[in-house]
Order: sequence, then C-alpha cells, then structure tokens
Amino acid sequence: MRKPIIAGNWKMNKTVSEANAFAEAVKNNVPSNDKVDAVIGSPALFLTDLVSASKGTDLKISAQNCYFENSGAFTGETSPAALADLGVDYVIIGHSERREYFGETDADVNKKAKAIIANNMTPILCCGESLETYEAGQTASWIEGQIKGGLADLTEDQVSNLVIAYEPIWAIGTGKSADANIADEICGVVRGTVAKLYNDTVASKVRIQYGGSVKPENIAEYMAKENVDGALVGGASLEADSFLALLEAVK
Ligand SMILES: O=C(CO)COP(=O)(O)O
Repeated sequence: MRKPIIAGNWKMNKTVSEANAFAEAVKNNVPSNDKVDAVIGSPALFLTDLVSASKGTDLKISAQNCYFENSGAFTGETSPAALADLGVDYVIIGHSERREYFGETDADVNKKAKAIIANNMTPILCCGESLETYEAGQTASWIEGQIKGGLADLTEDQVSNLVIAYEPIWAIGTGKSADANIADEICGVVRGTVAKLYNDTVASKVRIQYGGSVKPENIAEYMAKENVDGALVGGASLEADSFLALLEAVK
C-alpha cells in the first residue's frame, strides 16, 4: 500500500513573515504522517525557518530546486548537501517552469536526482506535456522520454523510494484541471514506464502525484484513482486553511 503524499509548491510566493505565519497555523494541525505525508515546497529563503518551525511535527519541508554538486564555484546555486544538513526532506526537480524558463533538461534532472538521493533526501521528479503534445496525442511517448531520461542509472531501491509528479502543463495554474481519468491514465503511463525500465515491484512502490489545478474540492476525485498516490499543488497550497483541507480530504 502506497502512502499518500500531498505536497504544496509555493513557487515564488510569500515573504518570510507570511511563510512563518503559515507554518504556525499548519504545523500542529496536519494529519499524522502514518496516514499521509504532508509537505510544503518553499522558496530557499524560508527553508531554515520552516524546518525549525516544523521540527517534531508531521509537516515536512521541500526545496523547489537544487544544484547537482555539493559545493564549489557555482554562484547563486543551492547545495543539496546544505539542504540535507538543514533538515530538508524533499527537493522538487524538473518542474515545467524550471524546464521552460531556466532550461532544465532531463540530463540535469537526472544529475540532481542522484545528488539529492546521495544526500538522503527524496526527489519529487516532475514530468508533463504541453497542450500541443497533448493535442497531438503524443503524451505517452513524451512522458516515457522524460521518465527514462530523469531516472537514468538509478537503482531499483532508489526508484522505489522516489516521488514522481505528473503535471500536464496545460493544467497548471489555469483552473483547467485534467479529468481524473486522464490523470489516472497518464500516471499509469509513468508507472508502466518504471515497470519497463525496472520491474513490477519497483513500479508498485514508486509514488506518483497528479498536479495541475488541484483544490480541496477536486482532490478526492484524483485520490480515488488507482495510479494517483498524491498531489503536487500550487495555488491551493498557499493558504493554511486550503492546505489543511487538501490533507483532510485524503487522510
Ligand atoms: O505547478 C503546480 C504544482 O507544482 C500546479 O500549480 P496549480 O495547482 O496552481 O495549478
């Protein structure tokens, strides 16, 4: 049985005081993490405060990106070793916004995944197709390519513990969420790709999230689907009440 994982992705939102107010409102109200993993993906600036506020609670903290080297002359980058040392548990990689605006490739995603795992954190590896690819009926082959590239050289154990997020680009921030059956089908493509690259046991363990206009009102539809183990949520994770409502709907 795969444990559900609901992760907020705040993207580039909030100030330090807003992040701290959110943590105060949420940290003692998240459901127990033997039922659901509750994660907030925060800008790097607030991670120190959020990790310290969430210590001893069931709220876990994620970064939204990191570099694939632990240290060195890489001005402006964030070290995975430093994130791990801080107490960060997850790192989102390969988000479509990073691919589109910052040129992140499958090869980068793969190097980052290895660095994150080497530092005992869990990657949340994002994949997803554009509207053009979707309308051309090429979603499955596109997703297979991203998964193959992102997972290159990872071991069975490493992939078993991974989180993969399927986020159709046309559903992100548009209010136009994918139909739950489509989300299930493409999360199934992700799982099938893992089965092809590894085996059915690994595929049955890897957790797969759907992301794209998930809200408290529609999350249960996705979570009811066989291949959907959680959600990666942007807009609806920004307010404490809404984030808690997402968690309540799945616990
Ligand atoms: O990109 C997303 C999460 O990573 C989805 O964002 P929205 O939930 O705002 O559509």
